[in-house]
Amino acid sequence: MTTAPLAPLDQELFNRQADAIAEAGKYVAGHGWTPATSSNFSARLDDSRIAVTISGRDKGRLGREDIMVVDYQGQPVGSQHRPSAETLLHTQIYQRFPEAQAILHTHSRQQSVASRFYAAEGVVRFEGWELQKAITGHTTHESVIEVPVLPNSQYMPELMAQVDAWLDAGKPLHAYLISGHGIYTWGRSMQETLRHLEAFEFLLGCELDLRRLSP
Ligand SMILES: CSCCC(=O)C(=O)COP(=O)(O)O
Ligand SMILES: [Zn+2]
Repeated sequence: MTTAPLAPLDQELFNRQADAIAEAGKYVAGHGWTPATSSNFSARLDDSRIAVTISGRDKGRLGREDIMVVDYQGQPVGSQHRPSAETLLHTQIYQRFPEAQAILHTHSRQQSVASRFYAAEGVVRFEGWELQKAITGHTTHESVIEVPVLPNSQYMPELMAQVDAWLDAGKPLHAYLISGHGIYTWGRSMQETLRHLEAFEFLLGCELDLRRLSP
């Protein structure tokens, strides 16, 4: 079987997306959400490729040279580098959410603690918080936003199967937590993705504080 060659990469588009990834990385690392080279970020390039962070790089000090191109099977395109160990989670999100243009995965302390705390329930349920309106499609604090908590695995297809199961059950999905690990969220632009990430970080803090303060 022969595969059709990919159209030439738009280098200016890559540069723009890589710069947006690097800028977002600096911002989220500045909040302490990417300790010890953790986290990974990506942006859609076209219908056959995405830009994703190279594995193991310091996500707060990214430049264009720390970002590479992969296809939707997670295979490097024009690079000898190793893409993020979690690249397949990114390509899955782009395939399941055609509107998604950028993805941020971070490992804040709060995300990590909340993911363990809610692991048994398998979900964090947000209701009654005004900041829920920062999540696209939510216009009232009265809506309910459910963020699933997936058991961690080093085997990406196992995590992907859990995401597929949630979506195939027809449940809305804006983000998911991986237990003891971190959060994935996405948006129609890097700006929207950052807003979602900040909102979920804030909402997780509120839920944890409520639990701490409740008798
Ligand atoms: C040091 S964190 C462990 C790996 C991880 O969860 C992560 O987010 C970073 O992995 P990458 O391969 O994308 O650098
Ligand atoms: Zn991770």
